[in-house]
Amino acid sequence: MKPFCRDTWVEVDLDAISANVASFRRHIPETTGIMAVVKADGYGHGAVHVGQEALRSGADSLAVAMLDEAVVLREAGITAPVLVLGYTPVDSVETASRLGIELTAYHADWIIQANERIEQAGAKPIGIHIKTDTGMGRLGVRTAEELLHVVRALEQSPFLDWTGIFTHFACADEEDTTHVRRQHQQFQELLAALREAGKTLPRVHCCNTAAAIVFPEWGYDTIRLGIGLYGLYPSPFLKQRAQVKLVPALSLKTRISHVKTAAEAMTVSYGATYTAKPGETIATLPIGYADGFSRSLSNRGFVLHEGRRSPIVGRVCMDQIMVRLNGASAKVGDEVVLYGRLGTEEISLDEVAELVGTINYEIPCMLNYRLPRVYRKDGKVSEVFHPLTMT
Ligand SMILES: Cc1ncc(COP(=O)(O)O)cc1O
Repeated sequence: MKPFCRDTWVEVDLDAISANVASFRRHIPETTGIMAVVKADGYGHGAVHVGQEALRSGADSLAVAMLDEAVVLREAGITAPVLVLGYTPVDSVETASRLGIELTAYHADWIIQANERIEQAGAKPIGIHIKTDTGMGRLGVRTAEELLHVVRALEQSPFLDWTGIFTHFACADEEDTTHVRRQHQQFQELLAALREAGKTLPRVHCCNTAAAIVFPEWGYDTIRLGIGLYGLYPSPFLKQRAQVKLVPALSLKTRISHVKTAAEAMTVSYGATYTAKPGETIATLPIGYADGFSRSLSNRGFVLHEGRRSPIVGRVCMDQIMVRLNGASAKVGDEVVLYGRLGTEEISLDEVAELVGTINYEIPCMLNYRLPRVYRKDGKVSEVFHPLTMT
């Protein structure tokens, strides 16, 4: 039986994931580990499949945004260390204890309450990474005094183990390195304050993809590799520098569901915003904004058919789009590439992000449960996972 009934799918090249891990492995110090960031369901690529491939390829831990995402990894049989990067409500700490998930903390009160809950539950201790805010302005302690207060709370919490300390950079992907250097300096000062107070540092980490590319010497115990794992550069500026070779892992493909040639002028889609001229070939494709294919690509985006770029014409609908094909040989069932390569042509996530007015991170994260994922390994299909029908 066909694993999915609509011929529109995400294709994830696990060989690219593996190659991207290897590229960073060569770029960072030997003593620095790789924490693969698979939050947001692997930036839309599938957290379990990407996490497993990253671990097979040299990553030694995984990171997610929330505890629920970590539960999915454990339920899939992943036993590697998993860190929750975001805030976890204290009433969820037993789950982290049961599954051996590390959490992020930056409040002494939270630490005291978490310790009490784990003790009351008779559960096993959990690892805690302290988050420092050196200039991201999001989560974390900001001063040495706050940091030492949190450390002391941890030291008085027998059911919590201090296993890490980290910070997150706000501008590491920019050409001007003033802000990122200031953040790193602040992070170093916080680490120095801990040493001066006689503390033994746990795992230290600060680099996201951008900082790992530009400042591999700041790798410390591990980098937190997100967008680069998926073969995308954090910014157009870093893509130009290309110090690390990356291979995009994601493609989005579909098949033509209808083809017609305009006998006379013919309007296309809602709002009749496009009028096909006589003789133009218009194809309908089964994908729309309800799949996470942005409506702002209406009359702006392109697709690849028979190795040629064809424009999206008319408004993107909830479930379908129309394109003007440049080859009259088009027929129902022909494969069309919406994101990715075909021959020498490519529609990159960077291009789509530019058209949509966002960053490349958001484009794959928008792709949702309606799209099955076809995983390829060693050049052939290794598995199909359909979020809509498979739990
Ligand atoms: C705390 C934290 N750490 C790391 C990442 C990964 O960033 P990139 O995708 O830019 O590598 C995200 C994040 O929120």
